[in-house]
Amino acid sequence: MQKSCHKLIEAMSTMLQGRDFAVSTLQAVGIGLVGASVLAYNAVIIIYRLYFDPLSKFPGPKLYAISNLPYLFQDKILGTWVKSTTTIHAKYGPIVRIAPNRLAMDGSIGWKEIFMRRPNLPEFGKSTEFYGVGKLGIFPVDREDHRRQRRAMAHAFSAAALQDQEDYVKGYVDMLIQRMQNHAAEGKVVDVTRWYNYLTFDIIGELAFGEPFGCLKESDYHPLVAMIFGGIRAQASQCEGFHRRRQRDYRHGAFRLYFPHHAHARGLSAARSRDTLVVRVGGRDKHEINKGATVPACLHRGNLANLPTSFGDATADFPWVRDCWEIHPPRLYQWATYHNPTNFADPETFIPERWLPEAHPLYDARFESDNKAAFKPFSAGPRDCIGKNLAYAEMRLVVARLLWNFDISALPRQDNWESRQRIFIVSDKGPLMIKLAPRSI
Ligand code: HEM
Repeated sequence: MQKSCHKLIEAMSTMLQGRDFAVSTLQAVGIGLVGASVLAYNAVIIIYRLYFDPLSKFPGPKLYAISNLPYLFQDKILGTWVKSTTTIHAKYGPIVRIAPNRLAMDGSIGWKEIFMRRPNLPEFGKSTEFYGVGKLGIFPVDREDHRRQRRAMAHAFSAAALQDQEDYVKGYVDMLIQRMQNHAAEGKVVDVTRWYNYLTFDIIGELAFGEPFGCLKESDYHPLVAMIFGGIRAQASQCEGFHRRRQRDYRHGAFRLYFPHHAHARGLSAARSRDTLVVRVGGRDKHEINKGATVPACLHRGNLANLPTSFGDATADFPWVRDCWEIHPPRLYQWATYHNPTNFADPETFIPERWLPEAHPLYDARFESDNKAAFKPFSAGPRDCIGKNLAYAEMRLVVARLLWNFDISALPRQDNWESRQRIFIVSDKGPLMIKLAPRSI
């Protein structure tokens, strides 16, 4: 009996081992098949992207054509993508395929082709990846909605409105200069990036909410502003100050004189019109470019003959600011356009004189062929920046007042300030340490 039991067990175990073997063989075949299908699928995708996709006729690195990863890695992780576009355009020309479904276009053709009104053709949509889908605010909405919002807001940014806002802006610039004078008197080093942030946020807080963020007063970031710069945008709307300001409904800000009335007339509810502006103010910080613009002007100080003397004429030519923008463009690929030697001679060098008219004594013929029309830091067409005049006015005033009051010098090791910067949704400028001395002449 014991013997037959033993035989039975032996027979069963042999059977089971055989079955295990069969199962693992099946598994191996299954995995092999799945692997082969994945490989085949990817091979088909790669071949399609390289040779049959409608974008395949555009030049660009092969790796970028087959995968989103190189673009995404540089754009979302390293923050170096915007700068890489310069080399990519230099190698592949004005239209380059930078990812399977993406083209980059140089501003020399792109402004007209993408941004301007094109008769009988639909408008190019805003990037949903960047702006989100169905979000509030003027940026992502469709043509009709945009038109209504834009008309409603336009009055708050008119020449008349700008004049009304002048005293507010001057007040905050006065405060900045006062603070700088204190620092200069104490021989303190100043991180000018911070101070420009303080200024622009206080101004926009005042104009939009009737209440500054108090950054200049406290010599520090308001928690909301700090969060924005910390990149915690999702949490910014949870901030107490944000809610309180949002509830104010523009009854207190200088924009109130224009905005709600016209918003109503254009068929936007109070809440909608409020959100339009809140999203703008709390959303992206284009104001940041102010910093980039004025700082190099200070550091590369030369001839002061062209400094503006009044706030008013915001659209007047102002080479200091313009040339800074060549170095610090506000949007993706503007960087490439302004660093492209086929658009601008000696594009890496700060030479504000390039913008001067021929009749000017400092005119330099080297820049005669610069493609000045390609320079559109505020974008172009029906969705260009509505705050452009206000922004220019702020910058003119700040640069003029700083250069008038101080001799400015950078501390050692600040030369790589620009190359240190990373650009994600918001450009991360990092500190720029300068010293101010009361102006000697
Ligand atoms: C130096 C400062 C500024 C720069 C470089 C700048 C740049 C730009 C650019 C490039 C756009 C187009 C965005 C796009 O199409 O995706 C834009 C749109 C806009 N900007 Fe500015 N901006 C600045 C300051 C301001 C200020 C101070 C305000 C308001 C207080 C403002 C309000 C707006 C609004 C509302 C839009 C959307 C316009 C529309 O879609 O019709 N900007 N800006």
